Amino acid sequence: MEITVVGGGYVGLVTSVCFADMGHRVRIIEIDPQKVELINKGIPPIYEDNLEEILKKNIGKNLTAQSDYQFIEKSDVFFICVGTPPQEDGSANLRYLSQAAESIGQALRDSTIFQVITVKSTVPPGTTESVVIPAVIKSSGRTKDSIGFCMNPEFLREGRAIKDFKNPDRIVIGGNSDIAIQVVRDVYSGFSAPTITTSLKAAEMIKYASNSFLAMKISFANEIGNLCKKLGINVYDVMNGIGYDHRINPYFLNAGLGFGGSCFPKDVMALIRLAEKNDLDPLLLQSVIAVNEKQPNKIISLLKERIGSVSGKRIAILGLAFKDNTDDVRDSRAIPVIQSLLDEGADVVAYDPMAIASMKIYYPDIQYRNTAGDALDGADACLVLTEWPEFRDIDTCFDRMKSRVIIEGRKILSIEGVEGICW
Ligand SMILES: NC(=O)C1=CN([C@@H]2O[C@H](COP(=O)(O)OP(=O)(O)OC[C@H]3O[C@@H](n4cnc5c(N)ncnc54)[C@H](O)[C@@H]3O)[C@@H](O)[C@H]2O)C=CC1
Ligand SMILES: O=C(O)[C@H]1O[C@H](OP(=O)(O)OP(=O)(O)OC[C@H]2O[C@@H](n3ccc(=O)[nH]c3=O)[C@H](O)[C@@H]2O)[C@H](O)[C@@H](O)[C@@H]1O
Repeated sequence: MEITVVGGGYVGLVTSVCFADMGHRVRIIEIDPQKVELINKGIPPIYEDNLEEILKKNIGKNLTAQSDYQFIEKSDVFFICVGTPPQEDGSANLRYLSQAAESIGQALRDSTIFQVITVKSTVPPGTTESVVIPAVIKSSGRTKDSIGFCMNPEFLREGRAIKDFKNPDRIVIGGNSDIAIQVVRDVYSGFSAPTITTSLKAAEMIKYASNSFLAMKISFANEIGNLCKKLGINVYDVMNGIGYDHRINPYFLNAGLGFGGSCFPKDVMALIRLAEKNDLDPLLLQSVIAVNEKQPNKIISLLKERIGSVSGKRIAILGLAFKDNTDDVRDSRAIPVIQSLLDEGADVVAYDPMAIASMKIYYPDIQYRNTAGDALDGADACLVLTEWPEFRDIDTCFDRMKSRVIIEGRKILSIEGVEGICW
């Protein structure tokens, strides 16, 4: 099929290369010309396992990128994958979405074929109907029945994006007509995952509810973990014990610094704002955020219990990315931790296998090192903030510290004398 993907970021680029790899002809529209140039050269602007390989294999053949909305009038289906970042009050900013919808509509003014416009961005329930459909209909001048609309949320995780995209647990397609839904189903033919078809609004809500539920599991693990810490119990043993119950399952119960990244914090907040706008008091969702906000303070308190004031002390930070296997630091828990250390006069020396360049944008002036060992050299204490597997193999590097105070915010080390924030 002929597919246009609007937005060439994490979701748009991964969606595009995977669809192209399946044999669809894919055109990416990305307003940032630098990203377009890189993509057309076969260089992914973001890091994801396997992405470069699949991009290189398909670019220039059945995959191309451009920054304008030309040559898309014959596309069968469009996937809008632009960002929906939080506004100051936490609600979703739909500006990029409505701009994309308007631009698609303008480009389709003279098309005569039935086309389906699909929202893949995470958007509050009601958005496709209230923002996307009116923008496309107005700017295209076409009738409502000549264009179909779908909402097809994406559930991939950063760092495992290609694998997740190709092997989803389910495919959710909300649509305003059966024909529109069938077109999107056809795009995914070849996937073995169950397909759930539903209304536009329900598809939008499924995405918010999924992310909020996963975030809730993490805050739950952290709340139990904080109590376990006081009682001298290993919360990982406890979560292992509860995870065997298939009604609970063992996933997303890792206690620690809490959830970061560009999605959980933003999506839970957006759902809270949506509930409030509808005169509800979303107590559970508010608590999910409240627990999460407090976890980074715990590592600072524990550090001070161990070494006293941090002022003038050299603190090694291992891990800056919001999770392993990514260079993304958006809403990384490392940010509040580094900020507290700097506020209290610590000398911060940081290492991350991939995210140093991204963190330099937030903190250009802290010291960065190219290896974990170099960051640990002469340190008064070490804080482990990201669950990078390579940290499992650096046991001897800790011998380079001035004093061996090692505190984990993510459970990854298996050496003697390490203390966890809530285990
Ligand atoms: N990052 C992730 O792991 C996941 C993100 N999502 C959702 O997918 C959406 C996109 O997220 P990301 O890919 O992370 O964002 P991103 O910020 O990496 O990419 C969005 C891209 O859209 C481009 N863009 C903005 N306006 C445009 C326009 N009018 N025309 C063409 N391009 C335009 C931007 O330049 C940017 O490159 C968000 O709603 C997010 O919540 C959903 C699942 C996973
Ligand atoms: O909507 C999105 O953008 C995506 O958000 C998350 O994916 P992602 O943010 O990439 O990463 P996760 O693996 O979910 O981790 C998020 C955060 O939670 C933390 N986490 C995760 C799991 C856990 O048990 N404990 C925990 O603290 C991670 O360290 C990380 O900071 C969801 O897992 C995806 O399904 C969803 O598509």
